Amino acid sequence: MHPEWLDVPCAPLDETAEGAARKRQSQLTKPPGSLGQLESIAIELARLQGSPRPGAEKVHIAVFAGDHGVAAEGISLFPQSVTAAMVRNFAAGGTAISVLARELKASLEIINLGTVDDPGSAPGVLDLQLAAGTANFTEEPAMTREQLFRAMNAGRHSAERAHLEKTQLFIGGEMGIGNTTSAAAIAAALLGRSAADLVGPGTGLDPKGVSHKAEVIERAFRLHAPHLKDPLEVLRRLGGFEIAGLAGAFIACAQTGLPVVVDGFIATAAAVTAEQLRPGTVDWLLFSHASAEPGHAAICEALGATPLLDLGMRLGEGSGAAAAVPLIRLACALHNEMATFEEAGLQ
Ligand SMILES: Cc1cc2ncn([C@H]3O[C@H](COP(=O)(O)O)[C@@H](O)[C@H]3O)c2cc1C
Ligand SMILES: O=C(O)c1cccnc1
Repeated sequence: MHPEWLDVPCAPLDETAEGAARKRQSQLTKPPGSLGQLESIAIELARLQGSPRPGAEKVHIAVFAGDHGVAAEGISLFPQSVTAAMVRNFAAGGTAISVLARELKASLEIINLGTVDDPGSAPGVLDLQLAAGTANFTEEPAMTREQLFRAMNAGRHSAERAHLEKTQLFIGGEMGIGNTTSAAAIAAALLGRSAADLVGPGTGLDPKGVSHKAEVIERAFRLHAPHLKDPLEVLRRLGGFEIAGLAGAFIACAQTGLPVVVDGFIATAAAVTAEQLRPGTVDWLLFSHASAEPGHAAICEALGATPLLDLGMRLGEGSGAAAAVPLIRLACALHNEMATFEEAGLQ
């Protein structure tokens, strides 16, 4: 049994718009290929937006928050109470993603799916509080099926609202102390890797802390082993509410035809989940940056994803994806506004 909306196919890719954009790039007053990836970004967006003149002015950022019961295993440097405190900080406009959203003139929505302290609703915060965080997945499944479906639906609805508002790019961010452990566990289970391959310091664990994190995940794998063939069960047993929200949002973006810029380690783990639940989703995803979290490279490779930037970032919240938006906007401006050889009389 799985939610019926997962069966909706991804929107078609517009190869006519892609062809027209590729042709236009060859006519602009520059040696062919000289703008490198700035050319391919514009062509890719033309294919996704179904327009030979793509744009990235209207950006929506949805940040999903949730706490993790696995934090009880001592896998983060920070206490769980930081998640709710950060939700208040998002609402007050003081987080990194708040600043980036303002700079980009992007809309920012915070969706709190369940934290140990409930910060309640505030302007700009959608308070869904499915539970006071997930259960400790070394002892039991992180979520019930109902919680999983509600978290995924929250993501789906966010993407659908953004689509109706004619958003050109969707960014999904996350906040949840302990979520690099959940993300590494999900990605390892879905990609058939060992926990040790994908774990890293997260907020700043030392090497001993990182080995402990891998042991915690391996212990969870032993408990859940018979159920890890099904991606929905992987997400339910090892996931976080915010990772389920991201996966639901990415799938709905692909289904409605809204391009996504995927952030770092946690968002990329959600992207692997989304792709396994609704194959074809990955065609709708651009990857913003190489996270400093060491396991990110292997997950990107498995998805065939080449991140645009490498700035040593390891924050989350959607911050890396937001940092890539100015570059994407420049790619579109060059594509749309440069003169052709014919227009410039340069035959
Ligand atoms: C103040 C603060 C702000 C953050 N914003 C994002 N994260 C990031 O760090 C957390 C994951 O790391 P770990 O698995 O080690 O707990 C997530 O909340 C992620 O979004 C933050 C972490 C902190 C402490
Ligand atoms: O790349 C990320 O998304 C990330 C890495 C470490 C901690 N939080 C987020």
